[in-house]
Amino acid sequence: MSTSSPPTPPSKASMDDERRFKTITLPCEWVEDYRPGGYHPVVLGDVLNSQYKVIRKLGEGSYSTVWLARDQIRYVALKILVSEILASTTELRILRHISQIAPVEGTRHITQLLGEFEHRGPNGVHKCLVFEPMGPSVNTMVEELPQFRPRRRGMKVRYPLWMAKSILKQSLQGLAFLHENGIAHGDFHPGNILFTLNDVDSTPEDLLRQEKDIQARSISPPVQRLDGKQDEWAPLYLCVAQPLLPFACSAEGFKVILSDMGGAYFFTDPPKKPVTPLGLRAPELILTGAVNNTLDVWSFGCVFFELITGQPLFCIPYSEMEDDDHLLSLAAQLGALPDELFKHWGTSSLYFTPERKLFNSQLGGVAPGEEPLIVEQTSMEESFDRAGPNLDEKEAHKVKALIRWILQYDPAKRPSPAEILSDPWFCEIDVESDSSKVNIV
Ligand SMILES: Nc1ncnc2c1ncn2[C@@H]1O[C@H](COP(=O)(O)OP(=O)(O)OP(=O)(O)O)[C@@H](O)[C@H]1O
Repeated sequence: MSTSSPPTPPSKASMDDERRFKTITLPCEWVEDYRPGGYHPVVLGDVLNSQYKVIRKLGEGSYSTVWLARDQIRYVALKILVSEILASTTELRILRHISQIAPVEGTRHITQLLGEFEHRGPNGVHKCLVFEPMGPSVNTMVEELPQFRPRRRGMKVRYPLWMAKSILKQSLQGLAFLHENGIAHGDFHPGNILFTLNDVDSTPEDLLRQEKDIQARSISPPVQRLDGKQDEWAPLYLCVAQPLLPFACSAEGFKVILSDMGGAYFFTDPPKKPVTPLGLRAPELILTGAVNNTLDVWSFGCVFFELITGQPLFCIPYSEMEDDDHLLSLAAQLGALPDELFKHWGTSSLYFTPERKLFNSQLGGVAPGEEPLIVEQTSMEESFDRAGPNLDEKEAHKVKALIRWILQYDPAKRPSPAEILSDPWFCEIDVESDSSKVNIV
């Protein structure tokens, strides 16, 4: 091994040809992002703020790693932000604001900040946010439901209707609370809706502690530099996230909360480019970049479809043509775009005649010598029925009408979260946060 100190890595994301480390194939954060400005290198057993002993990795995101930690009294989730993110970040301002307006823990289906501190490490000073520990996300939990184990071929992995409806209502309550207080979530999707836990504070640490077991793939093999030198910025190993699945409650009366305020903003101060996932972007955002407080409502409409059918409404892979792909799909599922929006679609002539008749669905246009591609145009209602969701015709009709009402091209006509909540379909189910009785219709 070379003994001279390695140079400090650049404080920007590494390009492929500037890699420092041997590849790690486990599903973890990108090891190259352990650099000045990036993640803090945590090792299981570390104590942060002289108080929190880290015992398990719960998750990771583009801007943070999230850990289960224990102090003298209870377990907490520590979200350790990359050091590039400053204390003045909007996420923190919004979380502090929410703590002031809704100081009672866990009442509003919104993640609640319990504390915050700074931690200095080799990659800089990291803001650390303290939250109540939660279970898996709505995306993950569905895979773990007992009815899908063992998994048989052809099984439709989706929530039973009563669960989907409850998740939708609770997350809508979260959105309604934010919107009533002038805050947009900005990144509403099933991965940011988390199940709460049954009481974990009485669970012994041994049952929660992550094993350092390379064979069992709970941690990676040692992180190794390509040049053989000792690295000062990365941890000794990466941990695979282990959400607290066995402790999460998915039985009647379960509760979910909206987490990750990393994309949230005050209505009065919208970002230039919100972080909304591709398939959940409203048409005006794609075409004009307009940011308004109904973007969450649009995303909610898409998630509504997805949770009831088990299929995304707009499945848009990342590509150079992703916007065209999305807009073609929008026009097929929800009908022709209004002129006001259509005129902003610079490449529309690759697909539409001057009379706005669709003649080709081949992304990027018809290649020389090729025929245009004509594909069947499936409406949202047809896609819904084809997915065969578990609800009778009358209720299916109601749900499709609700989704139509939400997914309106004109942002001014979209209902607010509170208006959606007052629809009888949502009123007929009781999901009061602290009530143990839940009437599932
Ligand atoms: N309180 C919590 N309890 C348990 N797990 C959590 C908690 N908060 C976050 N997580 C887990 O950590 C992951 C990353 O958290 P989060 O989405 O807040 O981070 P981020 O860096 O802002 O991510 P993104 O890339 O989505 O912007 C989540 O997907 C979730 O699985």
